[in-house]
Amino acid sequence: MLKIGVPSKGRLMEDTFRWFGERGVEMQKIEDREYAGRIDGIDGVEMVLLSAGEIPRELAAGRIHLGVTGSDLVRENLAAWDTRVEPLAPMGFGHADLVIAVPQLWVDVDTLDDLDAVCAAFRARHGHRLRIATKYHRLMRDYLRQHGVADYQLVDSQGATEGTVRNATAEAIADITSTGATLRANHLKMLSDGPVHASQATLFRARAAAWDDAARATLARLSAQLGLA
Ligand SMILES: Nc1ncnc2c1ncn2[C@@H]1O[C@H](COP(=O)(O)OP(=O)(O)OP(=O)(O)O)[C@@H](O)[C@H]1O
Ligand SMILES: O=P(O)(O)OC[C@H]1O[C@H](OP(=O)(O)OP(=O)(O)O)[C@H](O)[C@@H]1O
Repeated sequence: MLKIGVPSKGRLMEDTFRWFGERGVEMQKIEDREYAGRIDGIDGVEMVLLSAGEIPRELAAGRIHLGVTGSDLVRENLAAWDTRVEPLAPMGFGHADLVIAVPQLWVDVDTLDDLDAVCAAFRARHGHRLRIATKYHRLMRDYLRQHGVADYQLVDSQGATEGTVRNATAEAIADITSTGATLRANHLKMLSDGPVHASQATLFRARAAAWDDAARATLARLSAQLGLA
């Protein structure tokens, strides 16, 4: 059996079911068993319902052959992600941008270069590094290193990240935004350089899964049915 991991709840699950359904593969949750699902329209494929956040790890371990999750979650959770999984198809939903945001009151800060300058001045004045609250540690460290920003510290925030500035536990934040409403409500503005990562739901293939002849043949049939290149 070829195992495919799909998000177990919410919009991501519904949009995943719709995406496959439009391509002749019907997915549904089995009502009385919370995390079991059934899949019709293709033989040899078994569906596993998982938290979107766990799917990258399951792919990397090869416990599922395919998985649907946000491209941000794969990059954040897997070191050298592209050696562990192969993106097969961007799915056109679950769009969200990982952005860096600062207080709207910082009128002189518009770009990452401006933030870099503030970081240096902040350290000189306060004796500690400017704090950026986020749950996206790997993505932020890589991005800031690539752009030559070093005088900062990440503080962990697993939720309500935009509130950390108001609560004075961070000076800036890095989080997912879609409408921008949460940033505005917390008097924050994103940097104008563009997102750290533009995320969307993506179908991934696990490089480490058991790709025996049967699994490869099933993937070929599924790819043809889904219209993948
Ligand atoms: N407005 C949004 N807020 C949060 N995540 C969003 C948003 N829009 C799209 N996403 C994407 O949804 C995915 C996260 O989904 P979800 O929160 O269901 O995952 P999860 O971590 O498994 O959830 P939970 O921890 O609550 O079980 C990420 O890839 C994220 O980029
Ligand atoms: O740009 P917007 O449309 O306002 O959306 C962005 C917000 O949505 C997400 O939070 P969510 O409610 O999913 O909770 P979480 O932070 O606990 O993941 C995200 O972390 C932002 O806070």
